[in-house]
Amino acid sequence: MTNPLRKTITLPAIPIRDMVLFPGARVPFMVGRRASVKTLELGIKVGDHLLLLTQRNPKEDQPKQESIHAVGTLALVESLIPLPRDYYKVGVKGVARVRLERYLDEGDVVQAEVEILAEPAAPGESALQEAFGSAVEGFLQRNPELARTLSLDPSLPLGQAVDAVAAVMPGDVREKQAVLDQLEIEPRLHTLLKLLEADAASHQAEGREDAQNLEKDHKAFVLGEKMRGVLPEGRKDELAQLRERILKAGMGEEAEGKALEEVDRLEGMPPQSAEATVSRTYIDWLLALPWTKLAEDHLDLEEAERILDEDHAGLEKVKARILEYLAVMRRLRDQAAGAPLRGPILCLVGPPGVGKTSLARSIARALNRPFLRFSLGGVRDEAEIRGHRRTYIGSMPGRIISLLKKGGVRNPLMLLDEIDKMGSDWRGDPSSALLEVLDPEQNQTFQDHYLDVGFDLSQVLFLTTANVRHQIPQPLDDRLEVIELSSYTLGEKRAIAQAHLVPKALDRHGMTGLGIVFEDRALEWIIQAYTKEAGVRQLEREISAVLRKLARLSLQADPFDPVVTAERLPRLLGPERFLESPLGGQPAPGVVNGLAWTPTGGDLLTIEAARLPGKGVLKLTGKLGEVMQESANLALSFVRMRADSLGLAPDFLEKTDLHVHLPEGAIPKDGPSAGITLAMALISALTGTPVRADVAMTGELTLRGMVLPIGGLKEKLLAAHRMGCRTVIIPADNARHLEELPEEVRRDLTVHLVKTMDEVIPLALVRT
Ligand SMILES: Nc1ncnc2c1ncn2[C@@H]1O[C@H](COP(=O)(O)OP(=O)(O)OP(=O)(O)O)[C@@H](O)[C@H]1O
Repeated sequence: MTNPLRKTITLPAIPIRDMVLFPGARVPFMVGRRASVKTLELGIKVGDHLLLLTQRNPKEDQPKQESIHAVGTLALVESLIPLPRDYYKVGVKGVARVRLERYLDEGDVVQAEVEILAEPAAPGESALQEAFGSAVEGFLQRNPELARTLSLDPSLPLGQAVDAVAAVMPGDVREKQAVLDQLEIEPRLHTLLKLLEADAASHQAEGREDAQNLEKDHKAFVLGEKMRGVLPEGRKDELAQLRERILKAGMGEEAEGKALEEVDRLEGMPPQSAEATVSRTYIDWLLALPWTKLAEDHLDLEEAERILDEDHAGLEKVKARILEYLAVMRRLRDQAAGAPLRGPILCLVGPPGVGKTSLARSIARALNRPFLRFSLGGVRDEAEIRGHRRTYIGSMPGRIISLLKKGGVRNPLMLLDEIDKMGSDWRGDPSSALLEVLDPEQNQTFQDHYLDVGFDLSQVLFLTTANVRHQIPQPLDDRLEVIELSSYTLGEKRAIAQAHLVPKALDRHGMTGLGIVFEDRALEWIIQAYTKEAGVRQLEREISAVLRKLARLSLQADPFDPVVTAERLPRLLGPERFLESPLGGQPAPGVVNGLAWTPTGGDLLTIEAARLPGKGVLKLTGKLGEVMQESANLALSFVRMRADSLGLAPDFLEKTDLHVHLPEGAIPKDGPSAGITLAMALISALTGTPVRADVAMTGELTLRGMVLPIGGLKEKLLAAHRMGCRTVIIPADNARHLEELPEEVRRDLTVHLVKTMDEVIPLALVRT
C-alpha cells in the first residue's frame, strides 16, 4: 500500500565515487564523467537542486541502481564553474536525506526518483547530548586543525550536529555513509560515536609511530621546531612584525585579541599550507580596516550648496531638503562631536536616471567623505551584507566591510542603492541585516560573519535610493526620510543637457577645444525623437553618440561644421525612433488613451475595445493584472446599467462579444486607475462613436459611476505632457496634486476635473 504522505520527487542525479554529502554541509567537487556533465548541461543553474548519490564501488563507471547506496542527499547548487576539457567544479550544500526509489540512467543523462526524508525530532535525553559533547571535545583535541571548520552552534539539534561532525571527520566513504544511512537520531549518534572511538584509537597508535618518525611528520616537525625555538629567522621576523602592526592598528581589544591569537596559530602552521593562507588572509583583513582613520569632515553649508548647484541643474526643492538635512547633521555634530550619527536616513526615491546617485556623490564631495556605493538590487542573501563564516571555503567579509576597506576611513558616505529591489529567501533576510546596519543603537558593534568581531559603523553616513517607495520593506521605510524626485520635463532635460551633459561628454571625448555647440532645438529633438525616459540617461548616451560621429568628422571633413542642429540629427543618429505618438492618430471607435504609472516613470497607455458577434463574453488580453481585470468587468456592468441613456438596446450583449486589449502585451499592467478609460473604450466601441485622440484620462470607477482619485498623478501628467498631450481628464479629488507640477507643464495642460463618469463621456467623445 502506498503511503499518501510520502513525497517522491524526480530530480537530476549525480553518482559520486568517494565522498558523502551530509545535510547542512557544503562541499565543492569536480564533475568529469560524461553522463554527469550531460546531466549538468541539461540546464542546471545555481539555485537548482540535485541529488548526490554515493556509489558502493567507486570503480564502476556506469553504476546501476544496485551499486548505489540507498540513502543519498538532496543538494542545492551554490556554484557551478565550467573548467577546461569539459570538467565542472560544483559547489553544493546538503539539504536533506533522500531514499532512492528508482535510478534512471537514460544513457545520456541521469535522474533518480527519491523520497525526501524529513529529519526526525531530536530526542530530549541529556545523556545523549553529554556523550556526544564529550566525544566531540576529545575529537577536536586530537584534531585541532578541524576546530575552525567545525563550529557547532549549541542550538543546533542533535541530529544535525552529528551530521556536521560526520561531514568533517576523517574517515572512509563507507564509514560516513553508515552515518548517512541512519535517519533516526539515536542510531545515527551511536554510529558516529563508534567512528570517533576508532579515531581515538588510531590516534594513539599514530602518536607512537610519530615519535619514531619525527622528521617525516610535518605537524610534529613544526611543533618540534617551535619547542626548540628554532623557527626560521625570516619567519620569526615576519610574525613579530605582524604582531607589531596589529598592536599599532588601534583595533580595539576584541579584534586585537583575535588577531594576535590568529598569529599564534599561524606560527604553528607550515607556511605554505592552505590553512596558513586562510589564517593570513584573515589577519590581513583585520589589518586593512580603517579602525581609527577618519576623513576630516567639513560641513560648511554654503560650500555644500555651491557644490550641489555646480553638479545639478534644477532640482531646487530636492536640493533645499538635502541642505536642511545637512544643517541638522551639523547641529548634531556641534553638540556632540564623534557621537554616533543619529536621526533618520535620507532616501532619494524616483525613476531611473533622474540624478539620485549623482546627488549622493555630490553630498559626499560637499562633506569631503569618500563615496562608496552598494547596489542592493537583486541581493537575496544575507551573506552579501554580512559575509560568510570563515568555516566556509573561500569565505569573505560582506560588502559593507569590503567597501569600508576600500574607502579607507571609518566615516565614509555609503550609498545603499535600490533598497526596494532586495529579495529574501531561505538564505536569510537581507533587509533585517540592513536594519542592523542602519540602526545607531546596533551598528556600533556591527557583526560581520567573516570578521567575527564587532566593527563600529556609527560614523558612516548612510544614504539610500529606491525607484518605488511602496516596495521598500516596511521596517526599513520607518527609518527613512524620503525625498521624492520626479521625471524631468522637456525644458528641464534641455537645461540639464546644456549645462552638464554636453560639457561633461565633450570633456570625456577630448573635444572641448573644437567649438562644438548643440542648438537648443537639436537637444529637444534628441529628447523627443530619440529617447523615451523619465530621466536623462539615454539622452546622455545619445549626446555621446553624436560626439563620436563628430570626432570622426573633425578629422575627415573639411570644412568641419561644429554646430549640431536638429536637421543634422538623422545623419548623426540615424532615423528618429519615438515619433509615433498615439495622440497623433485618427480617432477610432473603441480606442482611448489612458495614463499609467510604472517604476520607470509615467506612460501613455492606449486601450482598444472592439465588439464582435457572439454571446456576451468579455475577453481581455495584454497581461492585465487581477485588479485591472476586475475594473474591466466593473466598467462593463456600468455600461449595462446605463444602456438606456447611452442609446444601447437592452439586450445589446445577447449577440455581442467584447474584446478589450492593452497593447505592449509583454508589459504587465495592473491597478484600478484605468477604470474610466476602460469604460470609455467600451462605450465608444458599443456606440460606434470615436473618442478624441488628443485626450488622455485616468481615474478609478465605481459601479455607481463615481470617479475616485488615483496615485502617481504627477508622473502620469509629466508623461502625458512629454508625449505631447495637452488635454487630460482626471479625478476631481486629485486636484491638489496639480500644484506639484512644474509651471511649464501646468501652463500647457487643459485639465478637466471630474467627479462622475457622466461628466467624462461628453468630454471624451468626438462631437459629431
Ligand atoms: N539635475 C541634473 N543635473 C545634472 N546632471 C544630472 C541631473 N540629473 C541627472 N543628471 C545626470 O544624469 C545621469 C544619470 O543620473 P544618475 O545615475 O544619478 O541617476 P539615478 O537617478 O541614480 O538612476 P538609477 O536609479 O538608475 O541609479 C548622471 O550622469 C547625472 O549626473
